[in-house]
Formats: sequence, C-alpha cells, structure tokens
Amino acid sequence: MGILRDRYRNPEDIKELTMDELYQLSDEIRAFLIESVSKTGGHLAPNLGVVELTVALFNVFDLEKDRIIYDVGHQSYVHKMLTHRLDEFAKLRKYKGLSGFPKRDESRYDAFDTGHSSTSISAGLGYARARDIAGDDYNVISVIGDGALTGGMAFEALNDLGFSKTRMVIVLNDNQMSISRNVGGISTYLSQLRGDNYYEKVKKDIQDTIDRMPMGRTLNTGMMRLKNSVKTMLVPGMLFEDMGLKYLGPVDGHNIKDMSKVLKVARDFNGPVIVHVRTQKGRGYVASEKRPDQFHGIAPFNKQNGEVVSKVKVTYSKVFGEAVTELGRKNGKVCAITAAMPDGTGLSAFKKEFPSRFFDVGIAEQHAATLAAGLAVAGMKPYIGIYSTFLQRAYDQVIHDICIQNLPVVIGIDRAGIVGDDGETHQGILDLSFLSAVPNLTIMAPKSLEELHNMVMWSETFNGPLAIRYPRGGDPAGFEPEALAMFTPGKFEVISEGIDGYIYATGKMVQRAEAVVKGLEGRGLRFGIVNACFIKPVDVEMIRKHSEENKAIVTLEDNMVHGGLGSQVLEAANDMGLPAKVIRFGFRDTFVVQGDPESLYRHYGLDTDSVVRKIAERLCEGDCDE
Ligand SMILES: Cc1ncc(C[n+]2csc(CCOP(=O)(O)OP(=O)(O)O)c2C)c(N)n1
Ligand SMILES: CC(=O)[C@@H](O)[C@H](O)COP(=O)(O)O
Ligand SMILES: [Mg+2]
Repeated sequence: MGILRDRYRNPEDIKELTMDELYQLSDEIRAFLIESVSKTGGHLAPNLGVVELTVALFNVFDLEKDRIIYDVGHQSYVHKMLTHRLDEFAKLRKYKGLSGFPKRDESRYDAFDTGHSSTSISAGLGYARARDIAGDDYNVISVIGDGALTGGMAFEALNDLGFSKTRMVIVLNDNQMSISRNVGGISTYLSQLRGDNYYEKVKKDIQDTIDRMPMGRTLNTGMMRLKNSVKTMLVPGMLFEDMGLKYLGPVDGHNIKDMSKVLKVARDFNGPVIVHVRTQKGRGYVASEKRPDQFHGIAPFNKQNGEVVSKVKVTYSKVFGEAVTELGRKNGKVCAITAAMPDGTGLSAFKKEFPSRFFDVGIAEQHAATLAAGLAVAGMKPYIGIYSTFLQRAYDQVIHDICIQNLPVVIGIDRAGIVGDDGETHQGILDLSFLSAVPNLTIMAPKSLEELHNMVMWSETFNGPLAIRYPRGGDPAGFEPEALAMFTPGKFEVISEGIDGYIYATGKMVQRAEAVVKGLEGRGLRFGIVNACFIKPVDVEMIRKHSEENKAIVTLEDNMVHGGLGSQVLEAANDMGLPAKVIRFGFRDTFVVQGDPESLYRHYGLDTDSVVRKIAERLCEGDCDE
C-alpha cells in the first residue's frame, strides 16, 4: 500500500509517520515526479533535489498556520503534491491547469506568489514583521537556493533582517547549481562551508601554518592574522553570523532525521536563523543526476532514456548566441553578458570560444546592465542576452547607466511575447511598453531567424543603445543565413501591398499577419503587410502616407497595446494631425496566464480568426462579404 496515495491526506498526517515511512513517502514522491513531469514537462531537477527537504519542513512546521515561501517557486511541486494537488499534476503548467509556481489563488497553503528570483527573504520578512505587529504567533520560512542567493535583492533583505533581528527561518538549499553551474564569490564561500572534511582540513591548515611560522616580530603579526583567520575558519557561516543571523549547518538535505532536528532548533530560535542544507539537484533519476542543467526545466521526455523529442530545429536564442559569437571572431571588442542564463540565451556558444570576454554575473540583471555600461564606456561592445521578463529588473540601469550616456550596448531581449507554460510571471509582454519611453534607445524586432541574424550582424556598427527583441522557440524549418540586410532606424519593410489597409506587425506576429490577410481576403478586404522591424522609432513617413491614402492601419503585436507598437503608431498619427484609422491588437491591461501559445492567443483574441473578425467588424460595419 502506498503512503502518498492511500494514507496521506493532510499536511498534518506527516507527523504521524515513522522515519522509515517518511523515507518511503519520499521515494513515492520522487517516482511520481519523474513519471508525471516526463509527460507534462516542468522543473524536474530542482524538485527531485528538495523531496526530503520538503518532507522535513512538513514534519517540523505546522502548515495550517506557518508560512513557507519558496524562492523562484520552481521547486514547489513537492509542496503542491502534499497540499491536496496531487491529482492536478496531469495539467501542470497547461492552459487552465496547475501552475508551476506557488499561487495564493490556487491554494491557501501557498504563502506568496513567486517566479522571479531572490524575493523570498523580503517577502518572508514582510510576513514576520506583520506577525509581530499583530502579536500573532506563527513561523515564517523562506526557502532559497544558492542560485537565488546570488541576486542582490536577497542581500538587501539579509542586511535588513540581520539588523532588525526579526524572528524567521531561512533555509538555504545549496546544490551548487543555478540553472547552470552556480557562479560567484558567495558560491565559492558556500562550497567551502559544505566540504565534507571541512573541519579536518581547517585544523590541519592551522597546524601547518603554525609549524611554518617564523619567530619574533613576524610571529606577532602572523599570530594576529592567524587569530582572525582561525576565527573565521572555525565558525562556519561567519558571513551570516556577522550580518546578525544565526547559522546552522551544513546539514545533509537528503537526511530527513538530521534536517528535522536542525529545523526544530531553527523554529524555536528567537531571532533570524539560516539553515544551510546541502542537496543534490536532480537526485534519484540517472539522466537528471548526470545533466541537472538540462533537467532544470525540461520539455516532455522519454522516461527510459531521458531524451526530449523537439520539433524546433533552430531557436532564436541559438541564432542570437551564434551571431554574437560570429561578431566576436571579427571584433575583439565584442563581449557577452548573461545573468545566469548562458544556455537559455544561447550565449554559451560565445563562452566556449571567448571565455575571457564572457561574463556570467549570476542572477543579477541590474549588475549585468551596469557592467555592460562600464564595459562600453571603456571601449568594448557589450551584448547582453536576457529574457524580457527578467529585463524588468534592470529598468533603471538601462535608463540611468546605458541610455542617458547613450552607450553602444546591445540588449538581446529573449523570450519576448508569450513564453507559455511559466505563466504571468514570465510572459515577455511589457518590454516594448517600458522601453519605448526611454530616450536614446532604439528597439528592433526580427520577423524570422534570418532577420535576427542580420540584425545582430548590423548592430556591430550601431553607435548607441539598441534592443533587439525576439520570441521563445524557433522554426521547425531551421535557418538559412541570407545576404546581410541593412536597416535604417525608423524605416519599416513593406512585405506586400494592400488596397483597403495594412497590417503593421512586429516580430513573430508578421507570420500571423500573413494568415490574417488571407482571412480578410475571404471577406473581400485586401490588406498588405508591413514588417514593423523598428518599434522605436516608428516609420512616421509610412504612417503619414497610409493615412493620407485613407488606408486602415492595423497593428499586431505580442506586447501590451499600451505603450507598444500600436500606441507608437497611433501617437505618431495623432501628433501629425492625421485622420488615421488605427486598429490595435495586443494584450490589454492584463497579466497573461499560463498555457500553450495558441490557446493563449485565442484567450486574448489574438488568434487569426478573432483578428480577422474584429477587423472586418470595424471596417465593414456589417457590410462585409460574409
Ligand atoms: C530574476 C530572475 N532571473 C533569472 C531567473 C531564471 N532562473 C530560474 S531558477 C534559476 C536558478 C535558481 O537556482 P537556485 O536558486 O539555486 O535553485 P535550484 O534550481 O538550484 O534549486 C534561474 C537563473 C529567474 N527566475 N528570475
Ligand atoms: C524558473 C525560471 O525562471 C526558469 O527556469 C524558466 O522557467 C526558464 O524558461 P525557459 O524554459 O524558457 O528557458
Ligand atoms: Mg541551486
């Protein structure tokens, strides 16, 4: 008889289980995760790593009142399984299905919505302070990974917490991995703390040092230095202790008994505690233990061999990474920056060829942008590869450090538009809106893989801040480099001529425009297509011409209508005093939910049929052919 399916009902049931049964439950959870995620896709490796940790948290804390906040939240599957959502895993990350991240709307056991990194300590501290003000009595636990700890926000919160001494528990889940191998000084520090023979090694180092010490004055200063370094070395977690937190650990994150003991001490401590837990990312499944990076977030895969069947031959990310690498070969000033996403952004290709000109800064988007500005000021040509949603973190740095100084930094905005399964927190639907307001910045979007390649190649000589936005995924047909094109800022490309109007589409929406034009033909409307390859500046001359010719202008974008291409076109027409008939399609004042892109386009009225119908309604007012 299984525990997970047959005996377990409520979080409190865990406390009735023996230690052996807790391990049995963990094995069942792991088997379920592998089976289920192999069918749906999802963040498998992070969850396989926290099975025992989550069971131990449930064993020690009272889920009915205590609040657990998972940083990023991609490792919250086990928590979801243990809080009444086991049967919903068949629709994990699907349209109208179970979210891949904690969601307060989804369950009362989810304490805080997450998705972006390094927020858990701030949110936890908010909870803890509210609790203390209200005189309530519950525990607050923030579970943060070593990768998430590279984010500046986590340190801002630690700084505040250590000073205020507010009672809360931080569980540092250290698996030495971000999505790729973790980077940075803190990561090195943690790996020193986690070393199995740490204490033995330290003792031996000290003895060796003393044996080698000279006499006299040198001895005194040497002794002083040694005394300080010994203190630092012998009290693990000194960094955290010095900041005002109690450090407990490191503890084996797959040993439920040990973890339960340490978590109880942390729970009963009257102040901030950090529990340093060592785990193995991807544990318990051969393929994910071997390649935890590939199994961080994985598409559906074959459970027998761990292989993913993908239809997409070449992705936009790959084209971006390879084009920047191509530039790196001919120009020694070209350098590349990622905030913990070398593979996702395609920049690992550049890293492989030019390690000294490649910088993975950890989950530190703000630093990435200002680092690029610094490099540019000193004569380099930096390329940042960053997801649209994470660029939100670096808005001020783009304005203050890159654009005010008008620096030649190229920002490759990956995952622009709908990303799909990750939902609200990850959709790239705001970048055009927040960037189009920034002076000096030029914004482009390619309609195809080939055009992305051309834009990146062209960007080398562009002397100012430039953002190129492109979507998740790619093209099943692959990619054939074509003759390099020149671009003129503020000049759109007319793909086909229209009689009744034009669809100004940007990025991958150009493909949708082709289908829309066919649909409109069926209704007796003859539209042309314009590739709005620049979103800033827009092509004012074309807008003037089409307006004066009394053509309808339909804008189509995978961004918010507010502040996006549609707004730019409408405002340009208005500023020129033109009577343009502009119909705008995009997302309207809403956060876009999770799901496959086609379901989402339908949901938000951006599927071909809806767009055709609405244009026809607006233009024909009932007199169309149909
Ligand atoms: C602001 C931000 N930047 C980047 C990401 C992408 N991202 C998601 S998880 C992750 C790695 C997190 O590593 P860690 O916290 O150690 O968790 P692990 O997966 O190792 O358990 C990254 C870079 C993000 N979610 N948020
Ligand atoms: C949790 C998180 O932020 C990332 O793991 C993200 O899900 C990656 O998205 P891609 O799969 O598009 O690289
Ligand atoms: Mg990690």
